[in-house]
Amino acid sequence: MTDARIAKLYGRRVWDSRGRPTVEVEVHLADGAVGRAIAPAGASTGQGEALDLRDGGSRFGGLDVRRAVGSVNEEIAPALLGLDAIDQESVDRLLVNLDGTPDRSRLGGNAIVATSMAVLHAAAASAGVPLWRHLSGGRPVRIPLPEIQIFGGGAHADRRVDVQDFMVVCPAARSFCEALDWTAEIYRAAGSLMRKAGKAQGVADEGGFWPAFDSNEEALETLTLAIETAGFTPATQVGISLDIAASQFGTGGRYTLALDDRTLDTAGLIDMLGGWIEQYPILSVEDPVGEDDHEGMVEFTRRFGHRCQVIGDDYLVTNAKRVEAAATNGAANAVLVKPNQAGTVTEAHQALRAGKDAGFATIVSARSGESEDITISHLSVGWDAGQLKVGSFTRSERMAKWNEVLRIEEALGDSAEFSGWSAFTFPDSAPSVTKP
Ligand SMILES: C=C(OP(=O)(O)O)C(=O)O
Ligand SMILES: [Mg+2]
Repeated sequence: MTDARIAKLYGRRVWDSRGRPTVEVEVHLADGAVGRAIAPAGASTGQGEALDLRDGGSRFGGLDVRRAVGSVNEEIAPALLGLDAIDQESVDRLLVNLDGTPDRSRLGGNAIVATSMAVLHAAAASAGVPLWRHLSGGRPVRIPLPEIQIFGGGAHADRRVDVQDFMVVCPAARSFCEALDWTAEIYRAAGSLMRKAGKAQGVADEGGFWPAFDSNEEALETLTLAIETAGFTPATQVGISLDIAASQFGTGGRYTLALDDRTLDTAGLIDMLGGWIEQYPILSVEDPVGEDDHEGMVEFTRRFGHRCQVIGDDYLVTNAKRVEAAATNGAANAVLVKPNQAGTVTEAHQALRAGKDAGFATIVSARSGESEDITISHLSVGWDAGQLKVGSFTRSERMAKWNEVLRIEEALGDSAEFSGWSAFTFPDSAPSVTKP
């Protein structure tokens, strides 16, 4: 007999992949099932995100989380005892009401999201099924298309290049396993091209190479060459996905690309990105303009949304209402879904559902500060997101998530359907147009 009432819940302080303390929550149910989850942390955060509670002061740059762990043990645990873990919506509603602030700053977004995800894990354990299956509720799912970083920049690499993520996607691969194989070859090719040119300087926060390029465009040239050197056909087999993260280098419609020594207005930035889309095999662009630049998002989507995925991350902050507004205004055609940006599992799911209802593509995403936590691998499959963005190879907090998807694909066996081209919703991504 399962009894999924919460019997014990507590927080502990653990460490993330940037050497910063973070919050882990462990939930024990009456039937003995256990769930555990760790809060991630962003560096290029959007303005409307749930806020982490950090201690301030001099210890670890003010980033310690003893107060957030205290929130879990002193306020959240007593409030949640006895609740049914299967009823995720009620648990999350209680967490939101208990906090009482719009940005989760009282108890801490880190305390709340770790609790919400730990309860989810406990519910799946109680049901005796893998988390992705618990989430899917028997509905058909696809294995996501991975977006994998090859070069890191922006806030993840001391602004060595202005653009934050240079990633590859392999929509023509036949399986997730094959997509990882292809990307590994491209990663290796990029590394050897960079070493030969004296341009590799280690790895950035998400495991992509920390580049010593002389311009942002040199990254695009090198990445395209790496795709070809690894033996793949750009655009029809393998595409480039960019996270411009433009809020990091501009607000109010003025953007300064420090590496290129250029300052552009919104129209200039859109023209420059349009030039890149013409010249390189770019299939996806995230946050092309600043999060405050609504007209810029609308204009970029109007000009390129038929041939390119346009993702709102900082712009949409995993918020269902913002997704609905963006759909009405034509201000994106895809939404990035980060559970800690929304605050709880339920709110993240609502944003993803809003995206699907609007015909947007949906991408579950990690943060730049991560851990061995693999919750998002399961969310991406169980919610049938179509895409998963996690960073790169070479860092185990990323590989933990990619490897978990490999296990899920293996468990599904012959019934595993890889999303491939179906991950995209922009009109020109129809396989007849883009496949060889
Ligand atoms: C993952 C990202 O970075 P961060 O976690 O730093 O917001 C992103 O911007 O998509
Ligand atoms: Mg982003």
